[in-house]
Amino acid sequence: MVRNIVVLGGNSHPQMTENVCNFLGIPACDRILSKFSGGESRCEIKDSVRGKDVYIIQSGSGHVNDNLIDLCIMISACKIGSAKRVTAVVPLFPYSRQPDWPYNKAGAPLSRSSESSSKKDYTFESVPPTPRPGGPRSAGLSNGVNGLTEKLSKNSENGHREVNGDSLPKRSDTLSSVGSNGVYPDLTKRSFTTHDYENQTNINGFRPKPGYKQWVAQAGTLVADLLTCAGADHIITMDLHDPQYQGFFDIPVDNLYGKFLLQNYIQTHIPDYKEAVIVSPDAGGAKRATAIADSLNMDFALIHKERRPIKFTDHRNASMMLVGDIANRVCILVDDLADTANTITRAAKLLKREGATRVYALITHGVFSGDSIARVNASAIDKVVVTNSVPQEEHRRLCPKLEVLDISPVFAEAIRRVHHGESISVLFQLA
Ligand SMILES: O=P(O)(O)OC[C@H]1O[C@H](OP(=O)(O)OP(=O)(O)O)[C@H](O)[C@@H]1O
Repeated sequence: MVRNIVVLGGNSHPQMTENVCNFLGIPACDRILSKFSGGESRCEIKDSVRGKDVYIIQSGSGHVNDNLIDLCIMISACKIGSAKRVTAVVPLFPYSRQPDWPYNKAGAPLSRSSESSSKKDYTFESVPPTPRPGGPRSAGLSNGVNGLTEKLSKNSENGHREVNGDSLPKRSDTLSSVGSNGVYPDLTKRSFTTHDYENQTNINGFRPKPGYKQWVAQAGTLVADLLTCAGADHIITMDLHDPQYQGFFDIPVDNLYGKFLLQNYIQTHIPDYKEAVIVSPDAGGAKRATAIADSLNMDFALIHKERRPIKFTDHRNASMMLVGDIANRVCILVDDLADTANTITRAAKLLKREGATRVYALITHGVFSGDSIARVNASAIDKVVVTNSVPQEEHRRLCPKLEVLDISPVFAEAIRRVHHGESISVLFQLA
């Protein structure tokens, strides 16, 4: 039994809270975590947390946004209750796929525009124009904001209004500008958002250039700030989609690896695993997959997944290309996340077409949203192995191909070590 430690569970993963408490030999903290009739969260910590080392377990699954707010409120409640230290234990970290620079992946601003400045106009000091009227002016591009406002003014109500950059709506003033008929209202009079560029149909005759980036919220940064502001002193998570996301926090973040559990599964459950090929279903996961291939001295292949979305959320519009020889071999797809399961099911189809005899998919976070379980059931994948970083009971009931690895012991041990001030680097070497 570990003393002076409190484990408080959110509503996202009760089974994980129970397992961790069992490993540590302590009861879960008594609390009320419910909703008022208006939908707001209600949190009361019933046990004393004064001077205690508190670990709050909440995963980024289910009602992700509700669970995130609940986590912030629980952290805050513990701080107000004079907890000595509060650690958020978040097996699947919400919004960790969205820490990017606030543009989408469609190319550099104006980079593919036929009408953009010729290369000779670019200098090292050039600043890309912000894609909105009234925004900061381009320092080095002649066709920046000024060019845009000119176009907008030409297209506004027969040019009746003069466009003055200062009088145009600011981004912060705007919410939505697309009418129900899909036609954009007068940009010089009404609100305007950069999402207007996403639809790219017609803004009063103005058609934004292809490659012109859209403004995407820095949700990952915001979430990191929210947790820190709420009072979190430390974060423990697993397999962040972008490990660099740790740098968004100014508190310690321990990013545990699911790799060792997956590796162990390969060694103990896949016959003649040395003859199999580890496959990364996209370039983004290559480092993760090669780490396993290198550790187990296995061959490696890569699927290059190129997403050329028509819309930002269009996942289906992607082409895939295999690099490596997998004919007549068992293939083991390794990835951090299966959400819609499009990536792994399409990869499995490609692998089978190229001659794979059997396809495993080993995934850390099995989110399986929407109809993804049905997609996996109907796919060429023979077995899917996920951890229980998010609840898997329902998925397992619906998917006979699914096998679940329990990561509660890893988190329990991490909590014990952090509490006692011991190194947790040993957890990065477990096999
Ligand atoms: O089940 P799905 O809905 O297909 O999503 C899963 C994929 O999405 C993530 O990568 P992402 O496409 O964000 O690209 P990246 O690895 O290049 O960041 C993740 O690493 C998976 O490969």
